[in-house]
Amino acid sequence: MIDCEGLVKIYKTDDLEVVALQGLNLRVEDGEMMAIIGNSGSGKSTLLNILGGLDRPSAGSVRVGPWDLLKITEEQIVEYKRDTVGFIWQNNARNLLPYLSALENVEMPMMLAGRTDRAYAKQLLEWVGLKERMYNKLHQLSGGEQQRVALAIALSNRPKMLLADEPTGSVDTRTSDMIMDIFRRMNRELGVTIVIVTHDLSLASKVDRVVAIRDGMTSTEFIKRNHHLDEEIAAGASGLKQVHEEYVVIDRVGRMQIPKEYLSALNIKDKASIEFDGERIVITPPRTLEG
Ligand SMILES: Nc1ncnc2c1ncn2[C@@H]1O[C@H](COP(=O)(O)OP(=O)(O)OP(=O)(O)O)[C@@H](O)[C@H]1O
Repeated sequence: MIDCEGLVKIYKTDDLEVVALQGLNLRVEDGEMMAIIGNSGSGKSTLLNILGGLDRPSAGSVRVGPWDLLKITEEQIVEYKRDTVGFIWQNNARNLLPYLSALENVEMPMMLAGRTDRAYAKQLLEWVGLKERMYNKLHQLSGGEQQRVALAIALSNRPKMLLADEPTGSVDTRTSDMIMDIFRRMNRELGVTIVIVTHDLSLASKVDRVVAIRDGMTSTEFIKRNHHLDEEIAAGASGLKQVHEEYVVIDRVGRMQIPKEYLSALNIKDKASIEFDGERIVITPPRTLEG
């Protein structure tokens, strides 16, 4: 579904250039549900905005399904945003109209796309647990309920891919669990590919695969060890490393990121010695030439 190769995004402001993504590689399979984690400023939102067609990449390649997002025209972006991608943010006010009912809010994007489907709008609201509240105006709903309306809106045009930027950032644990359950169900039953960006490691540990971004590049990948994850979480193993195996990401030409703490522990700066002993690749502080 998603294939990014050497993706670069540079923001230019006056005389300053910020390299937000510096050669990022990422593949997401059709129908996968995965999470992206990373520190503040690592480039997560930049990546999501590019994937959502809200921002343009500077270089590299980025494909979503049949679309090449580097070459796509402005008219095609409108079509892409309408048909391929659904978006959900932490701050749902961006997606919602307070003076309309929950149902009217879900119907709005359908109407704009010229294919209102009231039965499906109701079905979506039922799926997100708001069957009884669909005729309430938005301002009569709680923050968590509004977030669930936003989720129904994001799915209203039957997108193939759902992008979620901190979707549970401003809701309580119960609503957060409910939103994750809805994601899982949509993923399983509708086959929607779901990419979740989050700071929340307990949320990340609820998906099969987590990709960590560091300094605008994919650095580490965590893959779920077994498929009894939910039981493990219930048993209290909520940390990523308890339920996932951690791998370092190596790109096509053999580059990888070594964690900064490893480098500083050995006082390695811009060079290191590397050896292959038949089984392991060993990186050590640079050997001096003399002696
Ligand atoms: N519109 C912009 N103009 C200039 N610089 C930007 C812009 N948007 C993001 N940046 C910079 O690009 C880098 C990556 O930002 P981004 O928002 O993608 O990070 P993030 O991982 O989503 O962070 P957070 O978790 O805090 O949201 C940061 O250094 C940020 O300051």
